[in-house]
Amino acid sequence: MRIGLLTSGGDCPGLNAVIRGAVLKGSTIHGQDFVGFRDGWRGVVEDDVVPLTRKEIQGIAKQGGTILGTSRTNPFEGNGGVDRIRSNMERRGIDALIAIGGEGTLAAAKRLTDAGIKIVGVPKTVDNDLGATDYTFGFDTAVQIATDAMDRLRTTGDSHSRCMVAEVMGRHVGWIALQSGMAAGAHAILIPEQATSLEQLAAWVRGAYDRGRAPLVVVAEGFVLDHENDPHSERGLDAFGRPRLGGIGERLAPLIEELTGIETRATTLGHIQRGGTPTSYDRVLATRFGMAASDSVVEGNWGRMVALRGTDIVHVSFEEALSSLKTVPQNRYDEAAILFG
Ligand SMILES: Nc1ncnc2c1ncn2[C@@H]1O[C@H](COP(=O)(O)OP(=O)(O)O)[C@@H](O)[C@H]1O
Ligand SMILES: O=P(O)(O)OC[C@H]1O[C@](O)(COP(=O)(O)O)[C@@H](O)[C@@H]1O
Ligand SMILES: [Mg+2]
Repeated sequence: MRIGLLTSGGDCPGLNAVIRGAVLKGSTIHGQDFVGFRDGWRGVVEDDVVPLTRKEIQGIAKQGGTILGTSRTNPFEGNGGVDRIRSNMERRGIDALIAIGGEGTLAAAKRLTDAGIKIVGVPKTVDNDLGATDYTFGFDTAVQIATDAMDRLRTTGDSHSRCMVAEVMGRHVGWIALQSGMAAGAHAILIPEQATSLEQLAAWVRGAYDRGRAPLVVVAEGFVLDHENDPHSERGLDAFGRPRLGGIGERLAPLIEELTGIETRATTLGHIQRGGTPTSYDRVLATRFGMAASDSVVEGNWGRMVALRGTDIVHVSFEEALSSLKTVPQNRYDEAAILFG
């Protein structure tokens, strides 16, 4: 059986470990052979294919990014569509696809599966926002990178007795902020799930400062102030027409300074959170997902995604995978908030 592999949506550490896991198990155990599509759905639509043998995947589990490239191309737009994809696959003798991506990629994969294309999915998100899986690779690495950055912000904050604001990714969920903020001992964590007033934020900052601490505020890019309706966006739209988030940290810093009189600096961690070497946890999870995806093709699990439940790899339908955004529950926020201020 010949399988086409693609990585789509925002990249994250661990994508290469998935590719390696699938190719190694598929070729040695199941007699499958693989090709890679370049840049997500773009490669599928435009028939841009690269070989994917054991040689290409040697030593890549520890490499960040994706050797296949990625994009936010919509497979139904431009020259795309089901017929084009089907004929590209037939011409190359490709029987099935393994699509590695987040909720956007899986939404596209679902439409293609409904039209008869054989696809299995592997979840990918640094944001940890897919409800159908306990975790995906990339998230642990992003949290570790953010935590390391905050440890550094704290030492320079201490030296200058400044308030430091660290902005992290996460789109519409606050998982990276919650986990890295707790790990770094933040004095306030601002997440999209919990609208907060400037007065409350200023009280936490002032409280920490009055105890002789340099306040650390962690803010998720999707955070919304209690008197506003939408997350801060000043960078236009992404390839799929959604507002690009980011910039709320820079906006909050002068407001904090104005309300508290404490000198404040903001740092946006941005794409550093998605770059570089995956943690060992992410490498192992990604490798297991890749191996399970190869099994899934043998089992004909079309329209289903591999997922983590506890320590087990299970399968869920694309429909289930797309049905719930995993937000930070109130009890996890309340638990963290006990330590604010
Ligand atoms: N409902 C949809 N139907 C078809 N294509 C979609 C749909 N949602 C997203 N996509 C495509 O999948 C791409 C990847 O989705 P995106 O949300 O950017 O990344 P991720 O897969 O990581 O969530 C999008 O840029 C878009 O072109
Ligand atoms: O890479 P871009 O286009 O700047 O996108 C940034 C967005 O991608 C993410 O890193 C991951 O989002 P996806 O999982 O949907 O790809 C978000 O946290 C962030 O808002
Ligand atoms: Mg997405």
